Amino acid sequence: MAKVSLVYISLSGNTASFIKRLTAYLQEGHADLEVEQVNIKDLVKEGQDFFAMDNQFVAFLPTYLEGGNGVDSGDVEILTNDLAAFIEYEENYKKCFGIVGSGNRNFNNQYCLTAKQYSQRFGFPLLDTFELRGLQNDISRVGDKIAELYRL
Ligand SMILES: Cc1cc2nc3c(=O)[nH]c(=O)nc-3n(C[C@H](O)[C@H](O)[C@H](O)COP(=O)(O)O)c2cc1C
Repeated sequence: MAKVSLVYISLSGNTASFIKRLTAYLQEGHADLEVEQVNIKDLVKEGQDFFAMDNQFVAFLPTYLEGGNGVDSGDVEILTNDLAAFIEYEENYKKCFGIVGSGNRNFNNQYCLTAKQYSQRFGFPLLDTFELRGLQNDISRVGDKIAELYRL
């Protein structure tokens, strides 16, 4: 049975909502598809150890930056660093197809910046971006890309 793995972090619930709707979208087209969801915030909150992924995965990362303007001044990632730690753990980045960034366009040049930075840092592609909870067309566009990556 095919298995898709989605690794994400969500602080205020927008990314979690996207993952839930994306899972439903993927399973609509593939009834017996297993979708593994790894919620990094829960792992950390529950004091669970990080682990090596045994399946290839797609990562989802909202942007939380403090300071900077995304162009010529510094920017500091806050709150989401545990996702990077999980991606680094046991070289999990080698199993990552790529990252989907999210954010809020009010942040202009910093829109989805951290996902772009992870893509450069870990050497996997930025697969897509969406704003806040994402619209239905974001779900279907990202879902179709994932279906293609896993050859569903
Ligand atoms: C303190 C703070 C800083 C943020 N910084 C950025 C930013 O630099 N760029 C951006 O695109 N979105 C930024 N956002 C917006 C969040 O990325 C956006 O609300 C996202 O949907 C949150 O996802 P979550 O609900 O899954 O945690 C920021 C939000 C907060 C609260």
